[in-house]
Amino acid sequence: MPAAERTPQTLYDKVFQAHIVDEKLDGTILLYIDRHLVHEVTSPQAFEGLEVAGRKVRRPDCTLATTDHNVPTTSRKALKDIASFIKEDDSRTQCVTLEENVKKFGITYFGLSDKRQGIVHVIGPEQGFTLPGTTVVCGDSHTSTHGAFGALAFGIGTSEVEHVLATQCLITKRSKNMRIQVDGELAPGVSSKDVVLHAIGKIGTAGGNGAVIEFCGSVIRSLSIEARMSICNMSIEGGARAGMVAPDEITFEYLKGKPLAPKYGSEEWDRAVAYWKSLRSDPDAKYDIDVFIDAKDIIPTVTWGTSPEDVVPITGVVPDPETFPTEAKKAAGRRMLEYMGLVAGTPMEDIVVDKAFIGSCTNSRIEDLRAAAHVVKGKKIAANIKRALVVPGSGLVKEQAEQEGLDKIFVDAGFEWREAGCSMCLGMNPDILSPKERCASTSNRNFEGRQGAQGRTHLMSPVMAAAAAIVGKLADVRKLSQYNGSPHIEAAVNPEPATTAAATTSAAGPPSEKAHPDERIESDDTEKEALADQPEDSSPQVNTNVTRSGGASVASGLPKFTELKGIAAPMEKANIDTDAIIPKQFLKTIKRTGLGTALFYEMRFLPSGEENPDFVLNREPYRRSKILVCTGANFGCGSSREHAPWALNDFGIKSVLAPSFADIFFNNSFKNGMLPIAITDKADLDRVHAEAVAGREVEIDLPNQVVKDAGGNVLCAFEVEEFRKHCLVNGLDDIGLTMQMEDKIAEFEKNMSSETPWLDGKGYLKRKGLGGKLAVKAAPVPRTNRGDVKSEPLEW
Ligand SMILES: CC(C)[C@H](C(=O)O)[C@@H](O)C(=O)O
Ligand code: SF4
Repeated sequence: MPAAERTPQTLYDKVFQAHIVDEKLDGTILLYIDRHLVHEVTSPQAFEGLEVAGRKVRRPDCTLATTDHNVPTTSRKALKDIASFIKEDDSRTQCVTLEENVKKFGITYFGLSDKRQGIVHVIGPEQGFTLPGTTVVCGDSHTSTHGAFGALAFGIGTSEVEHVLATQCLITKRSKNMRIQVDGELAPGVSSKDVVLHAIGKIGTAGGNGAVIEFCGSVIRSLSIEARMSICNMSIEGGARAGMVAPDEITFEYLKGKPLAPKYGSEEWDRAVAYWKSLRSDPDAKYDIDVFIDAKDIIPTVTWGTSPEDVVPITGVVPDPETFPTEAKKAAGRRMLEYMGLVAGTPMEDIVVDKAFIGSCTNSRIEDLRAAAHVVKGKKIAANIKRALVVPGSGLVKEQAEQEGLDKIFVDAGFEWREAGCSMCLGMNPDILSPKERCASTSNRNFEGRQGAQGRTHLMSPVMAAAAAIVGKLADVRKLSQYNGSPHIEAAVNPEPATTAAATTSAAGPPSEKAHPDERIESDDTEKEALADQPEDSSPQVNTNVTRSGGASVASGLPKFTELKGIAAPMEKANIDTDAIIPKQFLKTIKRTGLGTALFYEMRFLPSGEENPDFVLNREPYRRSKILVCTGANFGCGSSREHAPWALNDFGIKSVLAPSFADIFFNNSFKNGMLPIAITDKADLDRVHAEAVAGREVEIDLPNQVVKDAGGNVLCAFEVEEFRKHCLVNGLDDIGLTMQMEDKIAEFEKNMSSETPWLDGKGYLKRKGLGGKLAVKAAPVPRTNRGDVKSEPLEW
């Protein structure tokens, strides 16, 4: 088609289009996935599913695993192996299970003994695994982080993890295009975290539902890649599936010398950059939603409530719920103030904090630590601060920070300097808040109980968390004496400019070890030697015929869903997040079953462990509910944990009706043979809600797409996508369906290898053809890759 006739495309359209393996008439798309990150929490059930079905991992060379959520962040000096290092039983089981799975399935893995270990969303970019124009997925909602490179990166549930492991594809639909343009110049003390908190405050936590957000404008262009990652990271808190920034010179500069990026200076690098440069929205591309933000309106921002949209400038006061527009919002606001232990009208700067946490996939990269250290330097944390933690995002970030002396600055000020992991962001490891403790946190979620049961979280930027630790209260970093930094600008607080290059190349060891970044990529021989002690074919002991022959797989497996009749439980809350549906302590299971007792745990049970008699599911007849009718929007927001639908299902609830759903929860439900129904018409939903309140049965008739009352009268009709309905009604397992598309997938891969050869695994992920069969020689654990780097191998 001549260029003039081509429909203008957005960045998202371009990346999405380039990955379509197959498209059905109803718009259902089989999308190819270039990069799959795996961690211990959302993968055990996926690997189990593969094993049971006799399937193997299609592209181990495009899959990278690490352990991050459960790991202790205490010193690893005495580490022998993960099994003896992790004291908590369930956490240990989950981590050990991942280690067994990576061995069984031949996946490259950065374990605790490897300094490349860290939070998935830190290590992917750091290794050059994340590249512009790629599709990146992980069983984790903050996969959106990787969109900072111009990748289409989004979180998926465990069933989808299994789908990608088996087929390297996902079944999906096109998202809406949303643009957030931030123009102007950020004032000193204002960072990328403030930009994204401000944006979420403006659009709300459901503002991006069904959309992919492109962040653009002069502010975004001026930001470093790390700052862009912080912004894309929190797209999910704005309800979007993904956030993206068009790749530019800043992106290419960051990628130079990264172990898994095309080799800088090579023909492949030039080819890749030429392609990456085409990844920008056409000037006349159309967006479904457009948002403009003027940088001068952004000042250091903090949250006051229990949803990331509850933001105020640090100069503001705790809002008064009585001024909120609707009764539901007023009620939610009152509950939040009570939970947070706050009084309306209190100046934010008067709020005393107990703990400070600098870490998480939002803000644990080297620039974050540099910016926070700049604030802390030469000062001491306030006497009322019980603990202040700095948790680097990866072993390499930690190493880099230590080379720059940042650890000493923090420790001298009274901070704890920890090992890499998710840590107090969600407290699946021992780093948690005690009940009612208040934390200044650089993480991304302030949900009830997020950092510990009854803990109180205020989200903010690294410099603001550092300032809070020093002052002992929420504080305006701009008021601290000596503070003159502009932490959002990459090198501004960097003690010596040359360390930017060191940071870029730190994946291979300390600066003294590497003369030129490119040298490290010529590591094939060393790597071969390092791999020599690995078995020739580390693929799992499964019946490979099932997966490779195409069509041999079984496309059925879920219980069929046609009609569902039963008690419907009423709920009236908006933004019910998956942390509330099932808190983190129950994510440590390696099974899909038995989670019903944990459903809505914090609401259902009192701190004493007794049932809360006021909670709907503890009352008759709702103990027997099969349906949930929620009048508040954005049900299932937040984390991608498929444990949320598993818990509902196990309790007996097979269908949730709400005005709208968060995308990942919506998908996850279908994958478990459940039916989430979005009812946008208020009067329709109110009719169903009234039946629920009356304790009468409701019937969902999927074939006819209607909801009826107990007498068979139609209460409302509903929409459901054709393909999803087909799968539910027939109980189809979509992995089996996708495997029947083997020829198309293989054809797509052939083209990909010739058009974008840099996407085939390289370095320690290298893909090798052995007798026409895929075999990846990847060394799982445990090879000590820490400590004395001179005598120990840096690459497998
Ligand atoms: C454990 C994982 C499913 C979860 C997520 O998807 O976000 C976690 O990373 C979180 O931040 O809550
Ligand atoms: S949000 Fe927190 S728990 Fe989730 S991946 Fe990021 S650091 Fe880990």
